[in-house]
Amino acid sequence: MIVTESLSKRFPRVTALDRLSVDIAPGVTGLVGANGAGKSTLIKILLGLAPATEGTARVLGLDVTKDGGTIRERVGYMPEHDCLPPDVSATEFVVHMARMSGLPPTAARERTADTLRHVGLYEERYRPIGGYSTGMKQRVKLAQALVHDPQLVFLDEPTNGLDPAGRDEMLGLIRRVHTDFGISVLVTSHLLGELERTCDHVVVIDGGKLLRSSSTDEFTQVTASLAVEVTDTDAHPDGTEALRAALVGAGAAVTTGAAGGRSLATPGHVLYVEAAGHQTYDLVRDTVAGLGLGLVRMEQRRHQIAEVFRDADAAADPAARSRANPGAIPAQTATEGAPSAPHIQDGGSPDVA
Ligand SMILES: Nc1ncnc2c1ncn2[C@@H]1O[C@H](COP(=O)(O)OP(=O)(O)OP(=O)(O)O)[C@@H](O)[C@H]1O
Repeated sequence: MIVTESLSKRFPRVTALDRLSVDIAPGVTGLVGANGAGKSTLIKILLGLAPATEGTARVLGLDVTKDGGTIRERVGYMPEHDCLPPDVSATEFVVHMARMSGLPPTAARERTADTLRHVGLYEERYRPIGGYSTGMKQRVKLAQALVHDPQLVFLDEPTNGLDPAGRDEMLGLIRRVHTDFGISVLVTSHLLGELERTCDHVVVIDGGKLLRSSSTDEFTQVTASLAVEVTDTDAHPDGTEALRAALVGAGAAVTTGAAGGRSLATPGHVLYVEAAGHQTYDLVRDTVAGLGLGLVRMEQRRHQIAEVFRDADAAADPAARSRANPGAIPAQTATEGAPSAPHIQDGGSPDVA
């Protein structure tokens, strides 16, 4: 869908993109990077709205330098910043955008009604946009990107300014853009956690350079450790600590902590046990039973994308681990080879234990 080769964009004082080569397949792809990483610049080049300094880029097989007009007919674009006219209604605005995209009047009105319904705007679509909440404005921006039934949409920071519930709703809508309509999506964010739950593939850039491009499954692959949660009992008021001590006594490698666990439990109530084959499962089961604790869960845990960078950082600089703020990945300069932590937040994923 999108192929760039050694794409660079240099402004007089800043290199926004630095020899970026990526190949993005159909599906939902997250483009993640901190503020200033070059995400919006890449989108503008891909739409043929800004020239690259060097390198090449093709979108849907079309050359961005020559075929910008055709690309914009086939690709929807939701810009990052507020760009909506306050004095017109969502319906008027989206019909206008549909007409600008070449739809005849009747089709433009029908598509507008369908698209606004899809994004969850109902009676309020007849009110002036100036009175809308941030979430409603983001929905109007999404609707105008979809109204001409594009093959691909570029969504630039669609969850900006939304509260956690609003973010979840927007992410659900984005996922449905692909599953319900077959439209491929390139969505940018500086929040790793939200892309993990929405995207099939994630491209990470920092300082205009590619850090990593992989499927979400590769990022979040199953690790060789078990997450174990137990109940407390009268005999063991801190069941987790009793289990930890017993497992360590039996020779297992055990850590406690929040990183990456998917649980409603508080951080100290999850144990991570290094799995050395099926006997580790038996050891945990027998130890829990021997202590008379209730086993809430025992599962292979998955990495979260943020951990890939946190671990790479810690390997490069052991002090980084202790400096790491659990909510934000530490700042590092990109190095060749191993992925290094961009200045990205993990997004406070609600399912992080
Ligand atoms: N027209 C411009 N003139 C000069 N510098 C620019 C211009 N547009 C972008 N930049 C710079 O290029 C770098 C990348 O900007 P870009 O907007 O692409 O980043 P981004 O990843 O989209 O971040 P954000 O989400 O904050 O917009 C930044 O340092 C920015 O200041």
